[in-house]
Amino acid sequence: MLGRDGLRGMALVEGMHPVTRPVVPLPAAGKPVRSNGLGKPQVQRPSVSAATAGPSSLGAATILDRDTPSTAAPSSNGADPIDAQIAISNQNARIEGDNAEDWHHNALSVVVVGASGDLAKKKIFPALFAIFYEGMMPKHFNIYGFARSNMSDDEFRDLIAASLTCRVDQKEDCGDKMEYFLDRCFYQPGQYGSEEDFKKLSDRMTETEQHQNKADRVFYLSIPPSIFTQVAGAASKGASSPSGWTRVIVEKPFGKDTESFNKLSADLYQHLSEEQMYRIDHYLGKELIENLTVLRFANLVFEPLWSRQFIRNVQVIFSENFGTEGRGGYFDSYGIIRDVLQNHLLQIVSLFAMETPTSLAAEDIRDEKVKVLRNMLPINMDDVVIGQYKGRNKHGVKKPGYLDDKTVPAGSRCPTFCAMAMFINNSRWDGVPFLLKAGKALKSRTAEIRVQFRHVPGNLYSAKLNQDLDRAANELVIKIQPDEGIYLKINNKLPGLGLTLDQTKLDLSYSSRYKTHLPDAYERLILDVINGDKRLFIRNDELEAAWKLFTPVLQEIENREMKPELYPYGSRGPVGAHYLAAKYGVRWGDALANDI
Ligand SMILES: NC(=O)C1=CN([C@@H]2O[C@H](COP(=O)(O)OP(=O)(O)OC[C@H]3O[C@@H](n4cnc5c(N)ncnc54)[C@H](OP(=O)(O)O)[C@@H]3O)[C@@H](O)[C@H]2O)C=CC1
Ligand SMILES: O=C1O[C@H](COP(=O)(O)O)[C@@H](O)[C@H](O)[C@H]1O
Repeated sequence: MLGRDGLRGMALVEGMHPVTRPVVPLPAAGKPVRSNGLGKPQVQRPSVSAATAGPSSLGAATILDRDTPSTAAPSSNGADPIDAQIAISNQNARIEGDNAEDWHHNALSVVVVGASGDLAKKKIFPALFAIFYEGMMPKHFNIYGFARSNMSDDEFRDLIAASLTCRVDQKEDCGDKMEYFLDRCFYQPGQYGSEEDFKKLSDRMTETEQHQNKADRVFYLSIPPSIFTQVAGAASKGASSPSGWTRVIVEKPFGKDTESFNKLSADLYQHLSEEQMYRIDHYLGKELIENLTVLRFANLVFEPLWSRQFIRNVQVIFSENFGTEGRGGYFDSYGIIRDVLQNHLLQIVSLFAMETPTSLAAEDIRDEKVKVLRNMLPINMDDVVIGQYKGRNKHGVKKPGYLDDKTVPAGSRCPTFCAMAMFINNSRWDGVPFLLKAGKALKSRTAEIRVQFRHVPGNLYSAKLNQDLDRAANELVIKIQPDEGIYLKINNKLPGLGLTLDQTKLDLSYSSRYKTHLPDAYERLILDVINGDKRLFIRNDELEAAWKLFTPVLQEIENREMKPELYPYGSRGPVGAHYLAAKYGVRWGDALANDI
C-alpha cells in the first residue's frame, strides 16, 4: 500500500510541488499578482474590463463587458470586441505566478497508454495538440504512446497526424506547429503488465527530460478497464517520475456495479494515491456544464429559484442519432445505464442540484456533489423504462437494429435506451422529479438540461394562455450540444393592438453571441490534469454513492432478464418513457410540439 507519496518510488509528494499554468509570452503590462481563493495565482491585465481575473474552468472570475454583441462593428484595431475579450480570458487561463519559473523549467511527459486505440486517436492526441496549439503546454513537453502494437516513432507520428486538425481558426502557422508537435511524439511498444517495458519507456522519457530540474509525468490510461490495475502497477513501479509529480488519468467505466467498483478501487489504491488519480467523465469538461455553476451562482435571478418552491421538474436528456454499430461488443456488456446514466447524467444532476459550495476549490465542490448523491432516494423500478432499438426501413433507407450488429450476442436484452425518475430527499428538492433519459439510435443527437418551472399562481392571464397553465410555465433550457446555448421560455404579448400571448424565448445562442471555437471537453480536462485542478474529476466517494443507487436497478434488470421495449431506429424512443413522465404530470421538453 502506498503512503502519501503516491506512486511507489516517487520522490515527491503530489501537492508539494505547486503547479501553475504554463507561461506564455504576455503583453508587457501583464504582471503576476497574488492568488485568488483557489490557491491559483492570477494575472492582471490592464485591458480587461474586469472586477477580477482568474483561471478559466469553474473558477472563472473574469467579468467581461457584455454590452457589445459579437456582431457589432469591429473595434478600432479591427478585432471583434467579444473575440478580443475571449482571447484575454483565455490568456488568463495561462496563469503565471510564484512558481511560473518551475513550470517553465520542468519537463512534462504525457504518456498515452493504449495509444493505438480508438479514444487515443479520436480524442486524446487531438486534444494534446490543441493544448499545445493554444500555447498552454509547458515549454518542455513530450508525448509518449505506449501499447502492444509494434510501431516506430515515425509510424506513430503518421497515426497521430491523421487525426490532428487545425481547428483553431485563422491561425496561419498550423503546419509548422504540427511538425513541431509531432517531433515531440515518441512511441514505446510494450506489454501492459510488464514493469520492464515501463522501465524502458521511463528510460526513453528520461532522455528527453534530462535537461530540466524536474520531470512531471501524466499517464492517460486509454485502455479497456480489465487491464487498468495491471497497468497502474507496472507503470507505477517502472515509470513513476523520479523527481516531479506523477498523475494518472483513469477512463470510465469505473466498474460495473458496487462490487466490481470496490474491487477496482481497492486494486488501484495498491498502486496509486487518491491524489494522483484523475477519474475522467468527459461530460464535466463540456463548456455548458462548466457554465452551469456560473449561471446559477453568479446570477441573482437564478439561484433563488433553484428549489422545489419554483421548480416542478428537471430533465437531463441525452440522445444520439446513431447506434452502437462497431462498438456492440463493448456496449453489450455495459448497456446505456452504465454507459451514460450512471456517469454523465448523474454527474450533471449532482452538479445541478448541489448546495452552494464553500468555495470553488475542488474538494468543496465535490463534497457538495456527493451529498446530493447520498441524499437520493433508492430508484423505484416502476420509475425505470428500458428500450432497445430495432431496424427501420424508411423511404428506402435501411437502418440496422441493435441485434443486427454481428458483435452483439443473439437475443441480447441489453438496453440501448433508458428513462428514469430520481428524487433527492432533502429540503431543497423534496418531491421534485429528476427525469433522466438516454438513448442510442434516436431521432436526433442532443444533450440538454431542461428546468421546468411551476406555473404562475393566480395567473392574471390564464384565460389568454389557451392551454394548461403548466404548459405555459417557464422553462430554462441548457443546451449542452449541439448548438450550445441557454434559453428561457417566457410568455410575451404579441405586438399589436390585440392582447394575445405568445410563448417565446430569451435566447443566448453561443454561435451568434461568441464567434469562437469551443474547446473539446478532453482539451479542458487534460489541461486541468496538467495544472493539478481536480474540480472536474470524480472522487471515489462519488462513484461509491453512484453505484449504490444504480446497482440494485441493474441487478433487477439483469437478474429478471427484463425485456426492453423495442423502438425503431431514428424514433423518439419507447412510448413507456412518455408514460413515465405523465405519471409525474410532466412532458418531456424535447418532445413538445411547441418547443420553440
Ligand atoms: N472510444 C470511446 O469513444 C470512448 C472510450 N472510453 C474508454 O476509454 C478507454 C479506451 O477506449 P478505446 O480507445 O475505445 O479502447 P480500444 O478498444 O480501442 O483499446 C485501446 C487499446 O488497448 C489495447 N487493447 C484492446 N483490447 C485489449 C485487451 N483485451 N487486452 C489488452 N489490450 C487491449 C489495444 O492496443 P494494443 O493491442 O496495441 O495494445 C487498443 O488499441 C476504455 O476504458 C473506454 O471505456 C470512454 C469514453 C468514450
Ligand atoms: O462516454 C460516452 O460518451 C459518448 C458520447 O459522448 P459525446 O461527447 O459525443 O456526446 C457515447 O457515444 C458513448 O457511448 C459513451 O461511452
